[in-house]
Amino acid sequence: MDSPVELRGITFAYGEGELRKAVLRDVDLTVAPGEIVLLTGPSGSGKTTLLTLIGALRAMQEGSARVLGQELNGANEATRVRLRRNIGFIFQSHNLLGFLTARQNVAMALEQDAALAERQRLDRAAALLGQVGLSEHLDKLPAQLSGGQRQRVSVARALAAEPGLVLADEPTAALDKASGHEVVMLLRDLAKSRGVPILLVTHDPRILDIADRVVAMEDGRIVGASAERNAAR
Ligand SMILES: Nc1ncnc2c1ncn2[C@@H]1O[C@H](COP(=O)(O)OP(=O)(O)OP(=O)(O)O)[C@@H](O)[C@H]1O
Repeated sequence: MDSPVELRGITFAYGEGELRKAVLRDVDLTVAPGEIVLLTGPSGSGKTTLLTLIGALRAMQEGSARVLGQELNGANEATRVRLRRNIGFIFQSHNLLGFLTARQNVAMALEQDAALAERQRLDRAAALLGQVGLSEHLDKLPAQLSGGQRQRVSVARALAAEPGLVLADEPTAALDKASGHEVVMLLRDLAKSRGVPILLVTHDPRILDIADRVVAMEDGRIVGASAERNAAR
């Protein structure tokens, strides 16, 4: 099977002329099917920028990025939008819509599937929320949930549309130790059971144990990465 993520020589800078600031330098990275890779490194080392390039959220500059079989260098916005539909995103701030219930937030991720009626979308959302332990909270608004519960809703939402890849940026940053670990274990179990790879940016040493591989970045480069994935867990 092809690698879901294959990066070669990714170089990226913000700004132009004198303000130009190189942020990524010649980054190579391959993620295997079903693999969970944690990206760590000091603040400003380029982790989020790399994640947004892989997620087709910004245009590439140099190098090659094949994501779910699509080359992103030179890809137009329509191609990037299509690819983004196959990616589940989870962010630190959970990005739930405050005026929708937990169930509606998850159902929204299924709207691209025209074959599903609204009722089916809501039923599927309820089933997914059950899998992350929230069946008692389907009709609550995000403000009525704890931070850990909100993040579990975003895990359910990211996996709802059966993405080929999950990208997570600091998903535990706002959580205490117990709920942070619980959320990533859930994410890991759901992803592993579906064979979905996860690339997760984190500063949080408490969750390193969920990874198949930890990749460290420093100053826009990958340093000290384990080249091979660890034995599958
Ligand atoms: N939109 C932008 N315009 C200009 N510079 C930016 C922009 N986004 C990020 N940067 C700069 O690029 C560098 C890398 O940022 P990035 O967010 O990728 O790092 P990071 O490793 O994810 O950091 P953190 O862990 O603090 O989130 C930083 O110096 C940052 O200030």
